[in-house]
Amino acid sequence: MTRSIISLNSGSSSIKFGLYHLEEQGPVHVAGGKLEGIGTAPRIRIHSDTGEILLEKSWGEGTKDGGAGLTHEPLLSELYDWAHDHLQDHAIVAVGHRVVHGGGRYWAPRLIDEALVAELDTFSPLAPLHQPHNLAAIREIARKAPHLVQVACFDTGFHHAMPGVATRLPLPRAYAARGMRRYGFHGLSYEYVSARLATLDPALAQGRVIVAHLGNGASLCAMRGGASVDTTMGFTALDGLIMGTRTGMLDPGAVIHLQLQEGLSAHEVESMLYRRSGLLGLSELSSDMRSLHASDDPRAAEAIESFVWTAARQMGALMVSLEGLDGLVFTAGIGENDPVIRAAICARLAWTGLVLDEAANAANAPVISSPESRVIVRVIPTDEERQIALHTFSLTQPFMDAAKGDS
Ligand SMILES: Nc1ncnc2c1ncn2[C@@H]1O[C@H](COP(=O)(O)OP(=O)(O)O)[C@@H](O)[C@H]1O
Ligand SMILES: CC(=O)OP(=O)(O)O
Ligand SMILES: [Mg+2]
Repeated sequence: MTRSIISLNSGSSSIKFGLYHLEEQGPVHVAGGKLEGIGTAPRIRIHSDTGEILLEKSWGEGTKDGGAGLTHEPLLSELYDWAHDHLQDHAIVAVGHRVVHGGGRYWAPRLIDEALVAELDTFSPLAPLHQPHNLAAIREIARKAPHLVQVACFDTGFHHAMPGVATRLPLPRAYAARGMRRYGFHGLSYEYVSARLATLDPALAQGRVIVAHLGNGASLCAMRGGASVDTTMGFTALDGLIMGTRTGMLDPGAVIHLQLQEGLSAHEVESMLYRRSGLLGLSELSSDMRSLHASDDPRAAEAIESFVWTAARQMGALMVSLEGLDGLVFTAGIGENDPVIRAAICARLAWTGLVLDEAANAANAPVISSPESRVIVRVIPTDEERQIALHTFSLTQPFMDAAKGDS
């Protein structure tokens, strides 16, 4: 019997997932998809490795709330049941999870037990859009299938070895001992892209590279020799670039002003900075880049202008951390699919000698810089689910070998 694992990447309103068979050489992708619209109008789409649609379903049609009342747990439960039925004689042996915050203690992937979940829950205030949902998924799988091995893969892990200077927050020193430092996120995505770059262009991977993960959440990672030396997210995933609903870097004086002068409570400020700012706050229309492109409202244009300006400006900062730039890699929803945003960012970097190949950019080609460009620009689709599967595979392999010996 072939063994299988599930990778889960749970976000605030979506769960991305992958199903893998475990072969001798590692995990082989067999199906994947996305459960979206949790809290509004949930829908799921699962496709096989060959692109065949295996399941397409939406919930709540004909109900009063249109499925808005369905939380992560019942939806995940249905997803698990579907995977269980679909795999038939392929036993699910493990579930790997993206856990956004590992705090100061956890960076390497780890087997999950109740004590770990309880400890990881203490980091929930540091990642309110993600951590509670990551842990809810772990608890739901433990409830449904207590025999399964579960593995936590930390989004902070890839940045663990950043130089000390990139981790310090200029607060009174005592707070560092209480865990207040820069951690960085999107680590599973960066780890995957770093490995892909090493395969696609080993010489460039050895050099000074900025990877731009531009999705709903967005950040940059400065890599030297494939390792993270600086990143734009910090103590929380609120820092850095302008995002779908998050501010990114913000004058801390604005936070104080909102509380002391505007009379907002700390919780109201938290909710505003995480959920009602960024592209959504600036445009007052949408957090989704595709919708902003489709709009002729000047506020949409301004939100896009700010997104581009902020991203290019922070690339400038990471070039200082890298002492130059050999390559720029775009990834995630916007990075992989949006030639307009890539071109606008690259135009602001023309002074570096970066020259874009317009046709290659328009086609989302793997290399989008011209041959004469001093900076090589690439598009590399990320795959956080696969990175989770790889970690889950290596952590659970010893159990499976032992089980094989028993049978
Ligand atoms: N084909 C596309 N063209 C332009 N933008 C896109 C495209 N596909 C996705 N996006 C944008 O990518 C963002 C979502 O990115 P994604 O990486 O899926 O986010 P997350 O994983 O954080 O939910 C949205 O702003 C969306 O508009
Ligand atoms: C850490 C983070 O911001 O993740 P996402 O892009 O999935 O929201
Ligand atoms: Mg994401």
